[in-house]
This record gives sequence, C-alpha cells and structure tokens, in this order.
Amino acid sequence: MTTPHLSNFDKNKPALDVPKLYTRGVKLWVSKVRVNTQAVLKRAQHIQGRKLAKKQWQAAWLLKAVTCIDLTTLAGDDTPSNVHRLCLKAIQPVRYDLLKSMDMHDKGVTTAAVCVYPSRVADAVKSLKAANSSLPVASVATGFPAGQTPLKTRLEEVRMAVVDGATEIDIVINRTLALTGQWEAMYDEICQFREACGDAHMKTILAIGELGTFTNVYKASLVAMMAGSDFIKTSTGKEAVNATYPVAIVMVRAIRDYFLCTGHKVGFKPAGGIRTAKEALVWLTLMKEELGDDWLHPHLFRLGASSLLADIERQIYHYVTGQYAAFHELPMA
Ligand SMILES: O=C[C@H](O)COP(=O)(O)O
Repeated sequence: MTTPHLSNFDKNKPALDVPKLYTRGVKLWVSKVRVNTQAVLKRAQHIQGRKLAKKQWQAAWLLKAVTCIDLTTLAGDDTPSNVHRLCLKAIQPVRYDLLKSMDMHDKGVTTAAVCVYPSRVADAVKSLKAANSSLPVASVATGFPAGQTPLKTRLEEVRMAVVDGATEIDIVINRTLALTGQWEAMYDEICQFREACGDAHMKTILAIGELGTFTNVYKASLVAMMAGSDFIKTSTGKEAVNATYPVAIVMVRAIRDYFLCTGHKVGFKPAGGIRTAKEALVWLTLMKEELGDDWLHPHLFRLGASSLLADIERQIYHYVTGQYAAFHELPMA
C-alpha cells in the first residue's frame, strides 16, 4: 500500500480534497499496528548505554546539537524583552571566544529556530529582523499545550501565527481523539491544520505522556505523518512525562516505516525535559543509529528545549578552558 505524503500535493488545495483512498488507508494501516514493548525497552536501554564521544569529538557533536535546537520559551510571564534575549542567544548560542578557540567563529553556528507562544511571534520576528537574522520563528499553536479549545479557534490560532511571521508551527494533537480510537477524525483535523499552515512547516506534537500506550504513540505518529506533518514531536514540555528514549524508538521506527512505504522523510523533534549535554549526545546517537546521517541535520532533527543550551555551552567552555564556568561567565546561558 502506498500512502503519498500530503506535502507532495498542492498545499493550496483544500486538505479535504485528499482522495478518500488516504482516509481508508489511515484505517487500514493504523488497524494493523502492533508494538513489541520489550524490544523497544531493550533497544532504548542499549542506546543509553552507548559510549559517548570525548574531547574534540564531543565538542563537535555538541556544536551539532546546538544547531538542531529550537530554543524555546513557553512561559506565562514571557515578555518582548525576554523573547528579545532569547533571539540574541539563538543568533549567538555559544560565546564568540569559545567558538574562536575551536576555529568555528566564522561557521555561522546558530540554533535551528526560536520557539514561542503565538502572542510572542511578532516580538521574535521583530528582534530577529532588527539583528539582521533569518532564523525561523516557530510558534506553538492549536490550544497548546492541552489542545482543548474548539477546532475553529485552533485553526484561527495557526493562521494568526503565520500572519505574524511564524514559518514553523508546532501543533498539538487532540488526545481525546487518540484515546477514543478516532484516528480518521484525528487525520482530518491534522489535514486542516496542514492547510492552515500554508507554506509554514508543521511539527505535530503527540504529547506522548498522555497517549497511554506505545501502540497509540505509533498510531498517532503514523496518522500525523499521513496528514502531512513535516516533523513529529514527542511532547509539549508540560505533560508529566515528556521526551523519553523508549517512546522515541517507537516514533523513529514509525518514521522509518513511513519512509520505506512512501519514500518521504519526516523529521523528529524530542522536546520537554531535555536539560543536559549528555542527553543531547544520546539523542544524536539515537538518530544516527535508528535513522542514519540524514536525520542529524536541522531539516530533519530538532531538540525542543528551554534550558539545554546552558549546559552545552558549559561543557564547551570546559573543553576549551579545562575549567567549569562560574555563573557570571556565561551570563546569557
Ligand atoms: O517544545 C519545547 C518544550 O516546551 C520545551 O520544554 P522544556 O522547557 O522542558 O525544555
């Protein structure tokens, strides 16, 4: 069975023009899903036990991780000024002198994007423009984090974020539909979000901590990809359980299966609770081993994180100077 990806279609066409075959495909494919929990847990444990790179190789991998970060602030007390600081940090994520010591000062090291609430998109666009930066602005949308607002409101939120200048939209799925097995209805909703995004990239957040089972995670991944997601993302960062390695194995295997069936590469974004440089290295290892080198670049891999960068910069400081930085030495971290 082939299930062409929606992004291969004219995005200006209404999503509901999608041939009925795809809708039937959702039902068929999703109904056949089985996940071997023990195998998933074993594989996740194996990856976490892998030896990680050291010295200059570690520094290089950490810089790669930096370029894949969606530098995020999603707080009730976000203001134009803290969004402005976030943007400056995204443009220069590692201190210039540290990059110079590694001969990386002229390589354009930035984070992949900044990620904010819809109401702060205009602030981020303004700050980046003022700094002459073309970094993308990602916006969460669709009633983030719970997704419990009317569909009309969720769609309007996407459209408004795009109008304000977001070129990436992180939508949340409707967990009620997943938990009650209404996969076709979820597919239809995501197709509508896809259409509302227009040319903006769409990352679909599964909120895995609220999906109950690995099987639901796999099914939701599949439905999100069939409905045209450019990325699938683990979590909002607001659930009790966020990005975990076992769940990531399930999601990246779904990405792999989808690629094998359709030839279409969908990106992966673990997000929520990722705080340490070591974790970033494990995530990169997982991507390399499970999906290969193509998924080590920002167009197919993102790390959604609000405080990971601080630890990465600290480890890079240690690599360059042989000492750990005092708080005031990395003030923007
Ligand atoms: O999408 C990104 C997440 O909300 C970030 O979560 P975090 O604050 O736990 O890093």
